[in-house]
This record gives sequence, C-alpha cells and structure tokens, in this order.
Amino acid sequence: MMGSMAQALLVKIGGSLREAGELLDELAGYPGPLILVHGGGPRIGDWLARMGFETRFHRGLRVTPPEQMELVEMVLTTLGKELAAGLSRRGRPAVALSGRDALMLQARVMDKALGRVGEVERVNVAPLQGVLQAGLTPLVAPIGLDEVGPLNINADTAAGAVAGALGLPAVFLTDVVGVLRDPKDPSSRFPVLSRGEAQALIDQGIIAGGMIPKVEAALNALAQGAPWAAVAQGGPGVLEGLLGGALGTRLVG
Ligand SMILES: Nc1ncnc2c1ncn2[C@@H]1O[C@H](COP(=O)(O)OP(=O)(O)O)[C@@H](O)[C@H]1O
Ligand SMILES: CC(=O)N[C@@H](CCC(=O)OP(=O)(O)O)C(=O)O
Repeated sequence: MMGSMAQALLVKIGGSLREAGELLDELAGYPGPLILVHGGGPRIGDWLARMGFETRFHRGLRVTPPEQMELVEMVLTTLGKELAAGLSRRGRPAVALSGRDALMLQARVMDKALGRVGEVERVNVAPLQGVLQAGLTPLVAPIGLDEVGPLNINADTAAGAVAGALGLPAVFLTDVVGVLRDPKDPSSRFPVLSRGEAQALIDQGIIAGGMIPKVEAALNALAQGAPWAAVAQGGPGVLEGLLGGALGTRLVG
C-alpha cells in the first residue's frame, strides 16, 4: 500500500507538536505526494505574551486585533521556514509558502468581533500544483488576504479548505490520538464520527477549544470534495496507521 502509487495527502501539522522532529521523519519518509499546512498557535501565544499582548480565543479561534497581525504573520512565516528546512534536511526538499503568495488563500473577515480572523473564500491551487510538479513539497502558512491586507486563518480551517479544493484526503495531526470522549483518556477515542455526532459533542462541550476548528474543518473538507478526513496524533507510523484505518478519528459526512 505504501508503494510507488502511494496516495497524495493533505497533512495539517499542529502547532501543538512544537519541535515535531519525529513527525518530520515520518513525513519525509512518506512515499506519496504531500501538501502540508502548518499551525503555530502555541508559539504565536508565546510571542504575543512576550510583546505584552493579551490573547483570547473564541471557539478555538484567536481573536486578532489588527495591531497583532504583523506578529502573527512573522511567527507563522518563521515556523514554516524551520519546518521546510527540517524536511529538506531529511531528504524531502520542501518550500515554505504563505497563503498570501500567488493569492493562494483569498479570504474575508469572518466576524468583525474577532478582528483580522479570516475565513477562506477561494483557494488558488495552481501554485501548489506547480510546486509539486517541480519535485518540491509545499508547506503553507495559514495567512490569507483580503483587499485590506493579511488575515489570520486558523490552520485547521485553512487545511480543510485546501484539501477540499484539491480533492485530497485531509489529515489533521495534533497532540492527541483523536477525538476523545474524555480528553484525559486516550482509550476513549472515537474511531469514527458522523457530522451529527460531532455536532452533538460540540454542543455538549465534549469537543472543545482547538478541537472545534479541527472537526469543523474536517467536515468542511468532506463537503467540498475531500475523499476522507481524519484527526490523529503526529508521530512515527501515523500515516500508515491512518491509511490502514487503525489510528485516529475519521469524520464521515
Ligand atoms: N474531545 C476532545 N478530544 C480530544 N482533544 C480535545 C477535545 N476537546 C478539546 N480538545 C483539545 O484539543 C487539543 C488539540 O487542539 P490544538 O491545541 O488547537 O492543537 P493543534 O495545535 O494541533 O491544532 C487537544 O490537545 C485537547 O486539549
Ligand atoms: C484564527 C486563528 O485561530 N489562528 C491561529 C493560526 C495558527 C494555528 O491555527 O495554529 P494551531 O494549528 O497550532 O492551532 C492562531 O492564531 O493561533
């Protein structure tokens, strides 16, 4: 299954994975094409605090006043460059792009109360296809743009939109083994969740915080044409485990 015909995948790398060394080994070794979207929430939080900004979240989305946008973009851009270098050193040449490049992530303000938080309006997939054709792995920072300037797009939201636009499976790699009934108990993983079940778990507060945009992005990707979508823990063996259905939580339409 992991031979030369290996499935192309859209993989979202959660910022929760921090150093991500073992995950980079895993991604570098994957035999099929990869399109990567990365987060960076924890590091953005560290830098905002260092610069004296308060930060708060609404349903897993960072409220982003315009004066914080430059710092958000700086952190995400730097992180992308680090990940691209890490993959390249492991033998998988990668380039870090931002959703602003070549107008890849055209976006609009999601809700004025959240500041410069964006939702994706249109994905321009041509630059990603060009990068793949050049034998490089693209890594996309979740920055979109509107007519005013850059927008902070949650990385899960961005990943779901790109997977939908490319018609690729959407894999959300994070620091937990999947969607859990009890966030402290890895054995409480849901192997499969339907849209209705996921919505009920959000309403009950069982799916909370950063897991909300992940599940919503997975369902959006499916609605827009992704063949499947799953949440799993980033680490050695995760892609094969997901493809074999043994790991993670699969969201189904
Ligand atoms: N029902 C749930 N199952 C698993 N994790 C959950 C759940 N509800 C909330 N979470 C939280 O979501 C986190 C993952 O989201 P987030 O921190 O945004 O990660 P990432 O940076 O990888 O996107 C988990 O570490 C966990 O604290
Ligand atoms: C609007 C919004 O929530 N933007 C996110 C972008 C980064 C991100 O999503 O990173 P993770 O994948 O690590 O959570 C933020 O500012 O944290």
